[in-house]
Amino acid sequence: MKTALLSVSNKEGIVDFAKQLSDRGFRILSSGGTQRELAASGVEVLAVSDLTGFPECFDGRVKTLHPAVHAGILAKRELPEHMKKLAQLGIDTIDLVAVNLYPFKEAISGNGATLEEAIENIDIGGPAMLRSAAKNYGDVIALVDPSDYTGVIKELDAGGPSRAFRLKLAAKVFRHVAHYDSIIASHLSGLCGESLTEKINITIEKVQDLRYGENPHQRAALYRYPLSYPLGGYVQIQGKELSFNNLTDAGAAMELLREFTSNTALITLKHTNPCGVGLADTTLEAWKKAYGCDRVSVFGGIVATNGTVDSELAGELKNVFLEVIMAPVFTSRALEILSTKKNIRILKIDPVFKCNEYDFKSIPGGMVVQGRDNAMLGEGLRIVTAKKPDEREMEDMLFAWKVVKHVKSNAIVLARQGQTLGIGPGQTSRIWALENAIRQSNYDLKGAVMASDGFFPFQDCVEAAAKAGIGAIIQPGGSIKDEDSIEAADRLGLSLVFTGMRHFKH
Ligand SMILES: NC(=O)c1ncn([C@@H]2O[C@H](COP(=O)(O)O)[C@@H](O)[C@H]2O)c1NC=O
Repeated sequence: MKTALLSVSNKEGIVDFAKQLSDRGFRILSSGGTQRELAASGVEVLAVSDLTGFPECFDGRVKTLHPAVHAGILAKRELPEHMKKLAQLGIDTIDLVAVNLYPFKEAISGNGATLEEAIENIDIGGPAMLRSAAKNYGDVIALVDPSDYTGVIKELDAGGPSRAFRLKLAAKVFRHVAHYDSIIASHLSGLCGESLTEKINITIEKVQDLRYGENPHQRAALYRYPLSYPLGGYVQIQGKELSFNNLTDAGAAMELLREFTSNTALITLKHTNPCGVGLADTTLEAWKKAYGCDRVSVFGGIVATNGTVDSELAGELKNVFLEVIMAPVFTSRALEILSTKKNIRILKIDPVFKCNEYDFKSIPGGMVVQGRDNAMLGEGLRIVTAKKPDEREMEDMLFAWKVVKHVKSNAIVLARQGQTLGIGPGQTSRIWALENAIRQSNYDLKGAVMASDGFFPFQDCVEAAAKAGIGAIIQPGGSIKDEDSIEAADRLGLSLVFTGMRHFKH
């Protein structure tokens, strides 16, 4: 007679599964709570403690951790010496193991759990049984996911499960146990305040498959960290399924939006670079500012705001070809207007979301890992020219500085009165970034300010800025040629502010 060992925290579907196994000639063996549940539902079931003659103890810390259990699972059926030993020990084989684990992730979600509670939710016996069964997948069916019960019954009825099927179940078990342990490792490391440890266990859960990746020939899927939601959690109200590129752009938009906590901000964005940013009293005015900065690149791009998309704004947005519109609030009239553009993806977002602690970048054969660039300007601001910026220029520079942080390097942002006037993203030379920003601008730049994500090694950027009419520049400083830039700014009557902090984004 075959034996199935069932030991589950999530008891969903277990009674039915046990009955189906019984009907197919399995003897059912279970740990305390599962045994009681099955017995109460009329399933003939033997308690593990009766099999082992060892009581469950230490508040369930020891239930199934017994050689009689693990020998029954791990003995290789095709090896006569294993089977002989098993018989000598008076132990029966265990041929199916269905286990799901203590809900550790649920216990720590919401930051409610004490360390003690978290620790008691670390399952020991369950992973041990699963690992034993999955290691001996040739002889034992290892099941960790209740959604696989039906498939296994079907396979049994068809004379299986085949070796290939068992191997798949075994691989799933090891993925699950590794994921489970990774969550524990991250949680405990976090409690110890440890970061950039000798090993980092990144574990992610699939949210959905994506149609394709950056290009149609690349397979792709969306994943999430165990206690997070992509984009901080969003609700898609309308439109086609989000693509890989939509998601990366939306992520970039969310990160930039996070900079503006005390203003109504609207961002247009494409290929992870902002095309325009506007701050204003209303989202409509903010849109006019952002769109005014660049009416070309936004084609097929994203609009994101931390304010309300109302009917007036929706009326403007519907005339532009956009892929995604993101906002925390859409009025019902705005949604009605936008519903005429069926393909636009509309996302309700929470602009005050918590960002992941680390920034991971894939390189061939590894990753570079860094803390997020969460730094804001502090005490480090230094005015280094004879001419001091006035209050308005200072405010504009701080705005431009927030934006330039989110533009790919080399990055230049020109701005005035809560509006970007020109953005030069992703150039291999800083002067080209500036020239692009000036050339692309739709405005007279007289009195505008400029932000640069890195310092100036030459005088050329200061000279080009002065020629365009720019009055004040904010940049990190720190070049061995800083004196040259200061000299040029003094000579040309500009004010220059050093932040002492750079914001490369590659
Ligand atoms: N300690 C043990 O020997 C042990 N054996 C199985 N478990 C877990 O106990 C749970 C089932 O317990 P019960 O059948 O008592 O409701 C399962 O999540 C299973 O993974 C154990 N619990 C924790 O490690």
